[in-house]
Amino acid sequence: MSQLLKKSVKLALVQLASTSDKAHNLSHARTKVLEATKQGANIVVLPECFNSPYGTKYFSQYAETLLPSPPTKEQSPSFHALSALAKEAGVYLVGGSIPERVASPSSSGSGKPSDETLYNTSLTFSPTGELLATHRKVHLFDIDIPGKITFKESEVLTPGNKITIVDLPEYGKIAIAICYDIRFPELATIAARKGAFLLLYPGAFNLTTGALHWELLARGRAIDNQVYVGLCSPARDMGADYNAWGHSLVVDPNAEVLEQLDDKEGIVVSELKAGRIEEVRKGIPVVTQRRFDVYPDVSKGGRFEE
Ligand SMILES: NC(=O)CCC(=O)C(=O)O
Repeated sequence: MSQLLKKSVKLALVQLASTSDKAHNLSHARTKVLEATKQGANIVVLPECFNSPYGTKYFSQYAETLLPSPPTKEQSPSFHALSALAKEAGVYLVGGSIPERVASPSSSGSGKPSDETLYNTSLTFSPTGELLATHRKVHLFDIDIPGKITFKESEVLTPGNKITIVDLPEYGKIAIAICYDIRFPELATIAARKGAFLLLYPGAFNLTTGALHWELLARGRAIDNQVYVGLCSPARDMGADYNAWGHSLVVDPNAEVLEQLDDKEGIVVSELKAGRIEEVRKGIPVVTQRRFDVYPDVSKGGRFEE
């Protein structure tokens, strides 16, 4: 059988220090992506909400219109900056996420925020700057841990409704999801069974759940599926409303952490090795030991759009 990862590839996660100034964030992201490229990266990932503060009160203010695609520069400066950057750097660029606005047909110019639908959306570009995929966060981050953290993305955001798999012709397939999506193993399992060699999650965990769950979930999704996993966070800013956990990391198909940052701005570059997935799967062959006569194959049922 052919290898899921056709040839070894360098993955970079850019743990960006973002501010409330979108133009600054975009130009800072450019500097850091070019730095990652100098270190040999072929695939570069930015964090969730990389060019705005993260919080329900900010989504509408920072939202951009992506459809119909391609948007104009006025509709989406981030789309154009990411596309140009992917081309300049000559890399596959997973553009973290940005808040996306879709105006309701009924809004016809009233400009009221209630007339819009907002998504948390990730755009992926090819090394020639072409848009390859759009992922809208499927599972919204709604949690309530008394005395610690209450967050309700669903107050303002609408969830996406598809699993996103992108084919990178030289390397193979990758899956892209966003942050809280990692807590739902079915999504990862379906992507892996559809042939993804790498699960990527731009994310922004918090200081309550980060320490206990961030690395555990990354390693869990890796060992469940025996694939590579990358989680890319913003750098922590204790002056911001939301304090991101940081600790961007790359995990191999045997659940070993290859590299992990601390909470500060930085770049992780890890080599993902062709043949490693098959080596791990040969040693612990759960892929061929599954009992679909006892439980269903989640990748064969339900709705799936590639
Ligand atoms: N931005 C998010 O989805 C945060 C998810 C998170 O912190 C968690 O614990 O889950």
